[in-house]
Amino acid sequence: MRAAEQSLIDGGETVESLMDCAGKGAAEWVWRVAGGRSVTVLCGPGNNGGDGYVIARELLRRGLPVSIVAPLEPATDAARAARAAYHGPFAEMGKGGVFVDCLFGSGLGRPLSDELAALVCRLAEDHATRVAIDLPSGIESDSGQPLNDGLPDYDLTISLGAWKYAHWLMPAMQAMGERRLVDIGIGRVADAGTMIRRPHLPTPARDAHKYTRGLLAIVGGAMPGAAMLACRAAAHGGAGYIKLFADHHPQCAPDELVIDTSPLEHALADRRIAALLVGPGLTRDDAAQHRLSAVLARDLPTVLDADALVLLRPAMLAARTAPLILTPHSGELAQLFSAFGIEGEDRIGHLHELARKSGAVVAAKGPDTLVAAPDGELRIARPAPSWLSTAGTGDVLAGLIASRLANGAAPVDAAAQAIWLHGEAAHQAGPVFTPSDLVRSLAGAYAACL
Ligand SMILES: NC(=O)C1=CN([C@@H]2O[C@H](COP(=O)(O)OP(=O)(O)OC[C@H]3O[C@@H](n4cnc5c(N)ncnc54)[C@H](OP(=O)(O)O)[C@@H]3O)[C@@H](O)[C@H]2O)[C@@H](O)CC1
Ligand SMILES: Nc1ncnc2c1ncn2[C@@H]1O[C@H](COP(=O)(O)OP(=O)(O)O)[C@@H](O)[C@H]1O
Repeated sequence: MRAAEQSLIDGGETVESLMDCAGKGAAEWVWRVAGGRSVTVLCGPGNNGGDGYVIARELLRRGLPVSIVAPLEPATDAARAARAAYHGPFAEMGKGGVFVDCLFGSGLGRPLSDELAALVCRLAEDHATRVAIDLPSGIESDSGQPLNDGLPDYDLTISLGAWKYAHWLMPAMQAMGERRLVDIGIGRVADAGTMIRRPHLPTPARDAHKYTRGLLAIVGGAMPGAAMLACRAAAHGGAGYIKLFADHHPQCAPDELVIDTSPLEHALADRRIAALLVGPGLTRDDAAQHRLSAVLARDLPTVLDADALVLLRPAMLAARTAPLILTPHSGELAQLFSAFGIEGEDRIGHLHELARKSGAVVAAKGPDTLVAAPDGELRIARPAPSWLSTAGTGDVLAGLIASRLANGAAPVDAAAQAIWLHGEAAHQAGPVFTPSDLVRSLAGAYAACL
């Protein structure tokens, strides 16, 4: 972000002109939210505070009742200039319509003092609507961790120039309310993550047949229901042919599902298999370990989910060359970090390390889903409905990712496309859905991508 701002500055922009642009863009949002009510702007010492002076000046110009609370003097040239250009009222405290928090943004370096934290809380309490500029004060920009306890929630957070990781990471994002981005001319920031957007998915070619669209083999285990969910989801993910490799014919299997109960090594020898999925319903006994090893030895594009992630050890990947995707939830991710000798608190850094050490794309699931690739690429999902927090929805996602992989998508794209479809299906399913309802919504989600 700093580098991107610097390249604009090198290209003739000044910090002041960027601040002016950012502040005016943010003021437009505050103006809409205020709807004529009074606004109190809390300004800190850095450029986040500078944005606050620009916002206050712009709102004053538009005729809103505005006052500024400034517990600290401006400490940057741009913030000093912005303050000098503001000719409105200051106050010790404020009460009323909208609280605009410009105390600290991305430059926050340590926890707020007790006095500053109390001031932010008091102002938040005494206003009907709370808006954070760039980041709520007290939130660490890269990790999304609050540096103080008890900080307020906001109705709206206006990011300036580019999204910061904190805007899409828990726990920060749940305190931000709606999030909006103000463009100040910063293009793509090198080495930063990209947001997962609605993908454009292919319609089968005129001369397509089931094998050209990809044969996906899903290797089941002792608990057939989970693999069955993955199979049903995969059938809506683009692959042309879904087969279940199981020890016996499960009673709950749909008519259209082809089930191969021959010995696993024999079933896996089929040269037409485009991708494999193992994990849902695998369990963790010796038979499960054997099935996982057999799948990995086949060295085909593979998705590992659920118990396969718990059983995975680095040595099992030594001879592999084919693409691999791991889909851990937070508990499985912790086990993978431990198995791959990765320690500490830096979630994004550790995801990158896991992707590099395993050579796999890692789709780390949860309320803030991230996809890390071995080459350092990072994709960030927009929050999906929290109704997904129900047993079995991960099996649906695993089936979808494997289906996209079998259909020919690159591993990182397969994960991102499936995550988008999964979230969209959850939106379309409405509240209180079961994993089966989610599967039924997948056709509608896919249709939105054609
Ligand atoms: N760069 C650009 O071109 C543009 C940037 N923009 C805006 O700038 C923001 C980043 O600005 P920034 O780097 O000045 O950081 P900011 O968040 O205002 O705070 C830093 C100041 O606070 C201080 N400080 C830190 N923690 C503290 C604490 N706990 N308690 C007390 N003090 C503390 C720290 O002092 P120090 O740590 O040196 O003591 C320093 O004085 C960004 O979020 C966006 O809003 C936009 O205008 C677009 C153009
Ligand atoms: N609070 C939440 N908000 C949004 N999505 C969630 C939330 N909790 C879980 N999910 C999603 O639901 C799925 C759950 O997967 P997982 O934990 O593996 O479930 P299971 O193993 O029971 O199928 C993941 O795709 C995850 O991203």
